[in-house]
Amino acid sequence: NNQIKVAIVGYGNLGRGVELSILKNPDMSLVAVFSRRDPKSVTTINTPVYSLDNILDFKEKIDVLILCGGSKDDLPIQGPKYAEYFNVVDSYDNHAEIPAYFASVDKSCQKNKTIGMISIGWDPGMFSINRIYGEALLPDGDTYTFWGKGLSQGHSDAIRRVEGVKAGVQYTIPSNEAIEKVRSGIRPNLTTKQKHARECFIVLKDGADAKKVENEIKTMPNYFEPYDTTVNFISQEEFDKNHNTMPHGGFVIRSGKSSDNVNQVIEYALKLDSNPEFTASVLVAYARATYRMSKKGEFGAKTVFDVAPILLSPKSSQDLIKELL
Ligand SMILES: NC(=O)C1=CN([C@@H]2O[C@H](COP(=O)(O)OP(=O)(O)OC[C@H]3O[C@@H](n4cnc5c(N)ncnc54)[C@H](OP(=O)(O)O)[C@@H]3O)[C@@H](O)[C@H]2O)C=CC1
Ligand SMILES: N[C@@H](C[C@H]1CC(C(=O)O)=NO1)C(=O)O
Repeated sequence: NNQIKVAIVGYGNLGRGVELSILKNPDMSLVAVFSRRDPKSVTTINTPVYSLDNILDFKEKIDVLILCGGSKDDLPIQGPKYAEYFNVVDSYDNHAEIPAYFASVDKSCQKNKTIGMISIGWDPGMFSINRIYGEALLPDGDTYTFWGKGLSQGHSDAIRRVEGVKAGVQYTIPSNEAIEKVRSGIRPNLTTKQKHARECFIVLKDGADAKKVENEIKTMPNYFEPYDTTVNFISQEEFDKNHNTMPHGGFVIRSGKSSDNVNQVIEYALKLDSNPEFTASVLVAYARATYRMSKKGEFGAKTVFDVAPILLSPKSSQDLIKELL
């Protein structure tokens, strides 16, 4: 059949979300999950699991590889490594390091003319698209991004990598005062700290040093250092009871003037029951675009900015022109 053959690297929240999302996209099939763990210890919904060590045996069976590892420690290695042999799509979100990551993936893509579709999701991803729209449409303006209150997967992954952490989640809390100022149209200058605070809930491994863990989190460059962060240590029971869902959301606002005293405001908003399942839905739509761009002979590292919207849709261009214009 002519379905797009997709595989997943890394089976966590995002990997499971991709498995669910592909069920909603009949033009795609999920052929495999690859994990660094023993495949027998990884329980998927309904997809065979193989050791990541054997992934090159599947080279001819995969059109697009969706990398679902953590941005802090996994993707910096897996992105460049697998982009050499496969078209890859990932959700890399360590914003300050995106230019360096883009360059490292692009270097691999040049070797075998593959596509490395990086930083796909909602931020970076859909919010990035809306920031560029806002700036292009209203050059005389200011752009504001707010997240939450909700669970950041990138920040939660980052705290789980800290030595001594057994389980952890991070909630991002926007300042309502800052949001009100933006919505009023006064275009305020807001520092990072004035827009969001971060709150962590951690279960420590036996014998771990709480003070050391708290300090490593609060001083973590890019992720926590620029923010006011609180760290709460709780029991596994409390963690399992109170921190087992991953809602999130947020919005991008462009507030500007098209001429003197003519104010225009653009807003793009998300309300997510499941951050990973939504992010996975974006990854899967961009896997379709990646496949099509690859078939047209395109290669190299790409971002959401390089993808024409029509490439995301499973519908024919004739249907889209009839329906959407
Ligand atoms: N751009 C965007 O808008 C967004 C980006 N993201 C990114 O997605 C990344 C992944 O998030 P998320 O899926 O929540 O991360 P997880 O912590 O759930 O998974 C990360 C990796 O850890 C391994 N893993 C998962 N579960 C276990 C386990 N029980 N025991 C041991 N290892 C495990 C898996 O690799 P393996 O199977 O090889 O062991 C997995 O790929 C985040 O770091 C973030 O950067 C997330 C949301 C939005
Ligand atoms: N990449 C984020 C997606 C959004 C959420 C976020 C934050 O709460 O800081 N920043 O960007 C995630 O991992 O959830």
